[in-house]
Amino acid sequence: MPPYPLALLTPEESDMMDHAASAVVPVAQLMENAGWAVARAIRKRFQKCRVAVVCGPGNNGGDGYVVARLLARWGWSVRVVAMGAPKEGRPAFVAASGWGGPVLPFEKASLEGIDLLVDAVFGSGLKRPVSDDVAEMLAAVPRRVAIDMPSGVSGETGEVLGQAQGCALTVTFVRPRPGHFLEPGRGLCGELVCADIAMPEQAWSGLTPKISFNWPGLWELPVSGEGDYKYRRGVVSVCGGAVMPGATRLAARAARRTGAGLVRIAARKAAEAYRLGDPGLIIDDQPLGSLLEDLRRKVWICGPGLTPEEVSEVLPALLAAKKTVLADAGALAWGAEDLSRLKGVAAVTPHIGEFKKLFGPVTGSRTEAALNAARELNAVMVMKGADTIIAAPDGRIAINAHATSALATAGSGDTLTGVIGTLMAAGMETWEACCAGVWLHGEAGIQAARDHGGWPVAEDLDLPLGEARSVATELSKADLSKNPVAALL
Ligand SMILES: NC(=O)C1=CN([C@@H]2O[C@H](COP(=O)(O)OP(=O)(O)OC[C@H]3O[C@@H](n4cnc5c(N)ncnc54)[C@H](O)[C@@H]3O)[C@@H](O)[C@H]2O)[C@H](O)CC1
Ligand SMILES: [K+]
Repeated sequence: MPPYPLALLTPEESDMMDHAASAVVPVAQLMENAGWAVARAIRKRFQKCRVAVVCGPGNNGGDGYVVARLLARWGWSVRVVAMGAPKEGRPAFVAASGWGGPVLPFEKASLEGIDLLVDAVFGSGLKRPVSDDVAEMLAAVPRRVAIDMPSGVSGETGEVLGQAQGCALTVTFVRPRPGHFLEPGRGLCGELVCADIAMPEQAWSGLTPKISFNWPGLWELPVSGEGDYKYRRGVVSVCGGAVMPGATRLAARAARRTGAGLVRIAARKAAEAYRLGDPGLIIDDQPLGSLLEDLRRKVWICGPGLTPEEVSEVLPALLAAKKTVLADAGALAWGAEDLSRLKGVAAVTPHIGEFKKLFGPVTGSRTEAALNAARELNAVMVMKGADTIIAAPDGRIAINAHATSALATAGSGDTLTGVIGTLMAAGMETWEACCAGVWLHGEAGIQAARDHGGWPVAEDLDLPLGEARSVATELSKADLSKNPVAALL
């Protein structure tokens, strides 16, 4: 079984692996394997054409020399454009020595007549912003393939350091990097391939990858059995307000479609606004205090459809009663005035705007910002976006790429809270419930987009949730040893 099939390796972790591997296999051999994988990926996708492999000074450049040698062997017209010669004694020196073809100086004239540029300038060793001359060189040929990372994209954060040019294809090795899935990096990679380079098993020892790819198998959904009854499936309570009942109802509908045994809206004085809604929903009009006594009502969603003032009337009571609270929307707005108001919630689901209001500006790594915030609040952080990050105070981080831009519609977040709340009520551990909820929401969005010409509205998103759940259950049965993240791309 390859270890950590769903790991995303930071450049630092990847370097540690190479270092550990070098006790068993020379890095030059791994480089040879990496070059083979890239050359094969190119041969599979592009017609034979004139190729320039632009090689940097480090191992990324070393991979490039191997690619040049192989493509030339297969009859392609290839030249290397070198940013500097690899130092003697380094693995890249070995690779460069194997290249007997033309090496042209690092200037734009060297790229004349080129159809395809292989970007082997910087990979995981990128340390500082890419200078203008490098960026201009890479931009000179519109069709590009990146080795490991498009030069300029941080493998750790997906940020652009200085400048970066988007590629049609990026071939990485062993496991992808977080930067392959975090924007803007994700958008710059084009098609992503993760190749097996026969990394020896020993290279994994002493390594505990920090970040995972969010996919079934990272978590498992509770299975429903014959002995199921509604209280075992779980009760989800949603706080309802008078101003925006639609958002509350969307959360409640999503909870029911995800498989909650029972969904109740604690509407207090606003009960009339909900009574004509879905008949399967139970509307409570009693004061909150009496509802909190029911021990079966453990999980509460607080925020969708509530004004900060309405939140202030209910959240302190939920926390005082030690309920498991998922806080979103209005609850985050109320918490932004004083973060301590949210202390005691189990999970929060801010988009980046709400996140900044709660925790201040985000500079640098968003995974780190999410983790620090999770620790500060002692709650699971779901930092929502095209690339949602889920961080737990104990250090677990997942990045979700299973989503669609069709989810960028009002009410989509309310649906997400209903999904997550249901999985929490079914007994899943909080971080796993959040990861699974984000994935199911993404899958439902993909299905809803398919069913509605690419433009679903929030009311369409809950419909495919049951099917999404079945898809996740099926996928989690896959043998990940044969199907690590590399094979999922
Ligand atoms: N296990 C694997 O995945 C393997 C990957 N391989 C390839 O090795 C590179 C990483 O190689 P490394 O030498 O560590 O780093 P780079 O080649 O990316 O660059 C280092 C080099 O560049 C200098 N530098 C960094 N940033 C800048 C900058 N902005 N401007 C100028 N110079 C810069 C830095 O000082 C170094 O001199 C990985 O990406 C894979 O492609 C292995 O081949 C096999 C195992
Ligand atoms: K590169």
